[in-house]
Amino acid sequence: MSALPEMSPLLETRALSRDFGGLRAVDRVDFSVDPGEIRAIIGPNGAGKTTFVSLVCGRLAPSSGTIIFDGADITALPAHRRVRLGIAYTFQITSVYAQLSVFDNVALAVQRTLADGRSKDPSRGRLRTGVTEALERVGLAGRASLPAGQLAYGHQRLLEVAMGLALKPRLMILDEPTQGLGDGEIENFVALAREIAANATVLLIEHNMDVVMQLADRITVLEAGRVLAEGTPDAIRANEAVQRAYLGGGA
Ligand SMILES: Nc1ncnc2c1ncn2[C@@H]1O[C@H](COP(=O)(O)OP(=O)(O)OP(=O)(O)O)[C@@H](O)[C@H]1O
Repeated sequence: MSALPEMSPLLETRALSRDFGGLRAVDRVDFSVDPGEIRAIIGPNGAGKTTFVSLVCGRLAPSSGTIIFDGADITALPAHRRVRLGIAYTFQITSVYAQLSVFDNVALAVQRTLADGRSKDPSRGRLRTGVTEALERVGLAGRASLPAGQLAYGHQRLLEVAMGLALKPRLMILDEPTQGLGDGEIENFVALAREIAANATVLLIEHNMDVVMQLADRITVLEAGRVLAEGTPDAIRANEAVQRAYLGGGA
């Protein structure tokens, strides 16, 4: 009898926890994402979403538990080593250099891939192409020469997405990417996220439920640091505990 090989998860966490003083922000979370999936992480304010993805990308160290990426234990790896393994993240504007141009911000990210040996051709042309490609994908190519600090808030979020894309990640973590975007821009973002998912696995923290329901293959609901529920958008919509805790019963 021949069995299909089981897909191994790209990312797994086991009993992952993080305390801030007496507060347990992430509480023994077991989590698993398959390659190519778009996984949304939702939950009320303070549920631990940002803390959880910060543990995954290495911005924060866990208090206990394990993080496995592509079969390897990365729990003790510093963030820059995780970037090299293909984990990219965008966080609420923290990584944008306001004085540098939009182009140069993305160039810094592209240079990281050129410098770490993942590219065999670290030429200027290659740099320019990488930057332009990433900016075109997020719709900011026309603003390449502006200082990043002059971009509207929502566009700075898209710039962060471009910086993440320039790293050619295997796992792209997007933390509230649509915050500050107008309706048309949100539509563009949904298309962009699908495009990103063609080559990468996506972890999406998002408060806009329309965006979540449109994009997510599966949804993980966090509440008070714990996984309250997990499932397809339809299953999550129908889940009573989720409705009580988060969707206000009316979704
Ligand atoms: N650096 C920190 N020091 C102390 N407490 C923190 C820190 N970061 C987060 N917390 C606390 O941990 C809990 C989880 O916060 P977190 O930001 O992860 O939630 P979240 O689900 O991302 O919320 P939001 O939707 O509002 O962004 C909150 O109670 C928060 O106040």
